[in-house]
Amino acid sequence: MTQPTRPLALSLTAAQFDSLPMTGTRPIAYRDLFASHADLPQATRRWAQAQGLDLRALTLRSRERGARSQKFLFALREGLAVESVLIRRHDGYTACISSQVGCAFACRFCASGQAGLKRNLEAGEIVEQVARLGPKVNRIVFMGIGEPLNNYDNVLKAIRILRDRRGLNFPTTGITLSTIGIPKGLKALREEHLGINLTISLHATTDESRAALIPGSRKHPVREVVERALSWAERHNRDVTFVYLLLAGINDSRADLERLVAMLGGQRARINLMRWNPVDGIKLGRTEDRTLLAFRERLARAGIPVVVRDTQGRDITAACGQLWLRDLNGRALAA
Ligand SMILES: C[S@@+](CC[C@H](N)C(=O)[O-])C[C@H]1O[C@@H](n2cnc3c(N)ncnc32)[C@H](O)[C@@H]1O
Ligand code: SF4
Repeated sequence: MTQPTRPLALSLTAAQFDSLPMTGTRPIAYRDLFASHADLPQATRRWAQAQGLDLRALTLRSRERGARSQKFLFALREGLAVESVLIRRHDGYTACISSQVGCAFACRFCASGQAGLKRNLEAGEIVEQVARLGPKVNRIVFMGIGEPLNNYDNVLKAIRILRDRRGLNFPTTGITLSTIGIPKGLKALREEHLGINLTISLHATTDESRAALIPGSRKHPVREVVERALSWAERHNRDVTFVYLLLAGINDSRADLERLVAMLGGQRARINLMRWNPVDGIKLGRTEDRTLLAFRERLARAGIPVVVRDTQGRDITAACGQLWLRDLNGRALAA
């Protein structure tokens, strides 16, 4: 699948915007690009036309409303569609956004990687998801479709655009990047001055069980992933969150628990324990409540901050890991 070629206005940094020639069109402000609606004022459209830029890359195909979340299906310019989710909290709204068109990591438990990776999302396509979910969004989580560190440059550019004071002016402390932890990407991220939160999807304590659950990460030893994440935490003086998805009979044994304690005890680490959200066509079992509680109690006793995280959106299959790459009719794509 080929990448659309017409450049996107929302991929421009403020400096790139400033350096465009404005002759012949009415000047517009950088922030004018970030309105939440698809249809922008005529002056902005004329400006984009003169610049040879696309103002919008996403077309809203459907919007499904659940108890506390809404799922948006956005068509891309070349014919596929990605999903984004808006989640209501007591103090605002979280945008759960996609970073790639599909995912190469093929995690056994996740819908988003079932069709493989088609292409990276451009910075502007990432920024547009946030803009289109509306002005009430005050948190962003990279927990939709795709592996953000596998699209490093576009994701980092999008974060810079999102936080630019002259545009959306998004507070970086409200941005969470969730990753399976590609060591090279973590090394680079350590050197960025961004103020974002980092979440590592760990899910296993041995290389064998992690490779079975996350085939795309078999070249990344668990120890290296954890060390790189802790090094990021130390450098940025903040905790890193490790997500552990408990899967019955796969990673929820006493030995797994003790390895987890040994790995993360006494470090700048927190643990979010998660239950599996069912995905069509995938046969896995949710762990029993008493196992989940045993994990929580043991980790807490070891002094590791731990919470059981229950994701929103299961009523409309919009919870973590339930988002599919789709065609324009909304049909889920699988390999
Ligand atoms: C869909 S991923 C996207 C971000 C990134 N690729 C990652 O894996 O962290 C966001 C989170 O959903 C989790 N997840 C994936 N499938 C899930 C499922 N079926 N149930 C619960 N969580 C799931 C992932 O492990 C990860 O923590
Ligand atoms: S959990 Fe993350 S890395 Fe794994 S397939 Fe899903 S989106 Fe990709």
